[in-house]
Amino acid sequence: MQGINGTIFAYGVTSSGKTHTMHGDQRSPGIIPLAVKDAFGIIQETLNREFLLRVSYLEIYNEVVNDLLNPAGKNLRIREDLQGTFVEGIKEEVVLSPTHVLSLIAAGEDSREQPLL
Ligand SMILES: Nc1ncnc2c1ncn2[C@@H]1O[C@H](COP(=O)(O)OP(=O)(O)OP(=O)(O)O)[C@@H](O)[C@H]1O
Repeated sequence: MQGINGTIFAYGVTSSGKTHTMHGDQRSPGIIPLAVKDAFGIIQETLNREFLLRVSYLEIYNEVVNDLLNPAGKNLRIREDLQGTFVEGIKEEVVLSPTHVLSLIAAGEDSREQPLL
């Protein structure tokens, strides 16, 4: 089985528009819904292969890596092996539909650190 890792990073100071860019609004979708739609669209058009999709969702806040899909996943370590770079112990949820991905991400949003303004 071949694996492909796709990672989207949003980087910037507080209120610079990371969340807006990733999620979009009523008028225009952001990077996450567009990427999810594309990925499932390609899968549907590819009849001769099977796909397994897993989603992780994390934040790096004040240099600390937190798993947004698992409240117990705090201060995780970034490591490297022959396959590449990975976050040790991060939850990877198998997803079956675009709605499934977007509901996971929405739940993860609620776990984010709230910046002190
Ligand atoms: N391109 C844009 N068009 C319209 N409104 C925007 C745009 N980018 C950001 N905003 C608005 O600016 C505010 C701050 O943006 P956002 O919450 O995306 O920042 P952030 O970088 O995620 O902040 P934080 O680091 O605090 O989470 C929000 O009210 C958002 O709706």
